[in-house]
Amino acid sequence: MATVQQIRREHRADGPAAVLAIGTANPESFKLQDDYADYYFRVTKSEHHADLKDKLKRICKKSGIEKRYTHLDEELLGAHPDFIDRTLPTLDARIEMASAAVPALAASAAEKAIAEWNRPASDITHLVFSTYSGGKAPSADLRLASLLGLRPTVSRTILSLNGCSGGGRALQLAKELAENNRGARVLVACSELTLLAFYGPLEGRLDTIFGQGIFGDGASAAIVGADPVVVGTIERPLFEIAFATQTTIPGTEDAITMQLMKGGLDFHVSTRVPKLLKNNIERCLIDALEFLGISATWNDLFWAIHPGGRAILDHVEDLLALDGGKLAASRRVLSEFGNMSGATVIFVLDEMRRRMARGEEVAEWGVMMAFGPGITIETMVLHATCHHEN
Ligand SMILES: CCCCCCCCCCCCCCCCCC(=O)SCCNC(=O)CCNC(=O)[C@H](O)C(C)(C)COP(=O)(O)OP(=O)(O)OC[C@H]1O[C@@H](n2cnc3c(N)ncnc32)[C@H](O)[C@@H]1OP(=O)(O)O
Repeated sequence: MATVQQIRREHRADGPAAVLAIGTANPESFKLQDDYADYYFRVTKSEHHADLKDKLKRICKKSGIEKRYTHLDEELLGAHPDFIDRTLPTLDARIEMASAAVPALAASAAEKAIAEWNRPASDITHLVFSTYSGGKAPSADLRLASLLGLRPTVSRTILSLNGCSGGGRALQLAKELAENNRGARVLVACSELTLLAFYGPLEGRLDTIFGQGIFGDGASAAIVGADPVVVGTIERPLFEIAFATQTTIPGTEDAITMQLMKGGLDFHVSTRVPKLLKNNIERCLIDALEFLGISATWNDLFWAIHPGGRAILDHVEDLLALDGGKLAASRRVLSEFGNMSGATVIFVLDEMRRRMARGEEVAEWGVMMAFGPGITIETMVLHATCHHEN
């Protein structure tokens, strides 16, 4: 009879988890950043707040963003005029809207990932879903499983209100699941819609103006698994996940907060966030590379940093003395989509693999980082499989 140790070894994967496919999706409606302040103050009937409009214009100008997508377009907003007033009890209606739209957008992203993966959706064994745009059970993960036709035994986990670190956390969980369950194929899905937190401006609530300047809607999906099926090149790994860790910066619980209120999602992002990250990420990076025994300068690596805001990317670039262009994938995603919270970092991986395919980025090893409430820093060391010896 086999021992418990033998059974355990038998049921664990041999190799490291890898990202096997990626898909992304956005709502149809988008707004150009140059026009956004005019749009926002018009649809929220707030033109009288001229000072706040000027502030939003300043933020938009400095955001590094050109375009953002939104599910809550003018037509939908016209059908829900009460959303504009954050003091009204609109949470029920927002959650109702999100409970359909969040999994639907996730499904669009996941379908693309599954098509690229080359295997049927029914081969997915686990689902990790991250969103801040929910408030219902059964939640968006179950709806997504049903939209995709996943098997009834698929093992689901939902991560809520992880904010911008949600994508990093979901990928890290996927790595653990894939490496500890031989043959597991984990679908990671992140779907974030700002409709929960869209309301008109209020004097003294500058978070709202800031949020209106940088956040946008999007969904991303990745399939993660170990020991890829290479016969007939069915599965083509993109990035092996060599190391993953989470760090919380002590004493920063109040720096990024989110809370469901009767009028929607209330949030706060301190102006100190870029500086706090700058002061704390290098330790995470050194620890990660030391653990793997990789000796490299920061410029020897490729970088997939969550573009939480232009200032965050500037601070990281400055701290690590990165060559211009090292954060190009993050800057492009920020420019094209804005900060889509937890979904963003998989968009950056998607952009990075495209750059690699075009020969624009040649580093073998790289780092993915995402930041969220806590303040939480998710760090992953990735190995680009285009550098495999065979
Ligand atoms: C298309 C549809 C879109 C719909 C949108 C709907 C919105 C809904 C929002 C959804 C909420 C989702 C919640 C998710 C929360 C979790 C987020 C995270 O986890 S982690 C998120 C991590 N992301 C970050 O931490 C963002 C990092 N920050 C940045 O990237 C930059 O600071 C910047 C781009 C915002 C401004 O560029 P920079 O070079 O700094 O330029 P300056 O120094 O000249 O400042 C210009 C003005 O901006 C002001 N201001 C600045 N910050 C804040 C703030 N936090 N707070 C308030 N105000 C702020 C500053 O005071 C100044 O005002 P003024 O003196 O002109 O009057």
